[in-house]
Amino acid sequence: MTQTATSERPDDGYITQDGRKIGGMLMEMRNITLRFGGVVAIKDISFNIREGEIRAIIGPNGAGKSSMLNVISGFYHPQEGDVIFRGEKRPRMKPYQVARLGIARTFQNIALFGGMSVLDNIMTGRLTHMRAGLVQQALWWGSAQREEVKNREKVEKIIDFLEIQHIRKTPVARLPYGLKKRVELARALAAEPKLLLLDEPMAGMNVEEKEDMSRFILDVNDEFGTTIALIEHDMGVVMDLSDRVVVMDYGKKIGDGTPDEIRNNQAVIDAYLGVAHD
Ligand SMILES: Nc1ncnc2c1ncn2[C@@H]1O[C@H](COP(=O)(O)OP(=O)(O)OP(=O)(O)O)[C@@H](O)[C@H]1O
Repeated sequence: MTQTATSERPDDGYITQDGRKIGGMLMEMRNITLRFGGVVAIKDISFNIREGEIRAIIGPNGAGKSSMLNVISGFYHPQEGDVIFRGEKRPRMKPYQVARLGIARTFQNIALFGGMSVLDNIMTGRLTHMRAGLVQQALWWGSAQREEVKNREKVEKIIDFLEIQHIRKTPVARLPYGLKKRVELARALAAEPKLLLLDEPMAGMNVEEKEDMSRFILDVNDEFGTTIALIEHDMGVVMDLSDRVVVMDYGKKIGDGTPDEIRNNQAVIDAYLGVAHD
C-alpha cells in the first residue's frame, strides 16, 4: 500500500488511498509506564489505534514492543497510565476478560495444541463466544447443539477464507511452520475480534510464506474490517502493510506516523543504525 499522506487525520476517520475506511479511535494508550523491578520496559508512552487500521509497533530488540502488546492484551498491568478501549477506560482485567471485550492475539512462538486437528484448534478460538458451559450443555442439549452448529459455521467460513480446507483434519504438529502460523491466525479470527494483535506474524517464515501471510492480513482487514496491531521485525512487510507505525526504543516512543513519515524520521534512522543517545 502506498502511503504519502501525513498521520494528521480528522477524528471521525478518513478513506485511504486504496479505498479502505479508517474510523475514529478504537484504542488509546495514555501515558503508559511499565516496570519490572528496576527495569523500565515502557516509559510514558501514548498512542492510539483507529477503527479499521493496520497499526505496527516496531523497534530494535528490547525496545519494549512485546511488553506493549502484553499491556494491550491484559497480560501485563502498567504501573501508570490508562488504556481506553472504545471510549471507556479499561479497568484492570484478566486476559480472558480482555478477550471477551473483543481483543484476540497470536503469539510469537506458536501456541497451538499440536496433537489436535486444525479444525479443533480453530474451534478453541470460539470459546469466548460460547455461552453454554458443560453443565448447561448437559441440561439444555438443544440450545448447546444450536450453538455448536453456529460456531462451526463461523469456523468453516474462516477455514475457507484462509485456504486451509485441505488440512482441516491434520494434527497441527504435522504442519510446516508457515501453515501453523496461518492456523494461529485462524484461531484468533474465530473469536471475531474487534482488535487483532499479531506478535511477529512473519518470524521464521520464508519469502513465499511471508507473501501469503501479508496477503491474508490485508484480506482479513479488508473483508472483516478487523483492526490489526502488529509487532514485526521485517521492515519491508511493516512499511507495505501498515497505515501507521509507532516506533519504540529503550522503552520510549521515538516516532509515530505513516510509513513515509517513519522512513524520514531521523531519530528512527539513528535507532536502527545504533547511533548512541543519552
Ligand atoms: N517479564 C519480564 N521481567 C523482567 N523484565 C522484562 C520482562 N519482559 C520484558 N522485560 C524487559 O523489558 C524490556 C523490553 O522487553 P520486550 O520484550 O518488551 O522488548 P521487545 O521490543 O519486544 O524485544 P524483542 O524484539 O527482542 O522481542 C527488556 O529490557 C526486557 O528485558
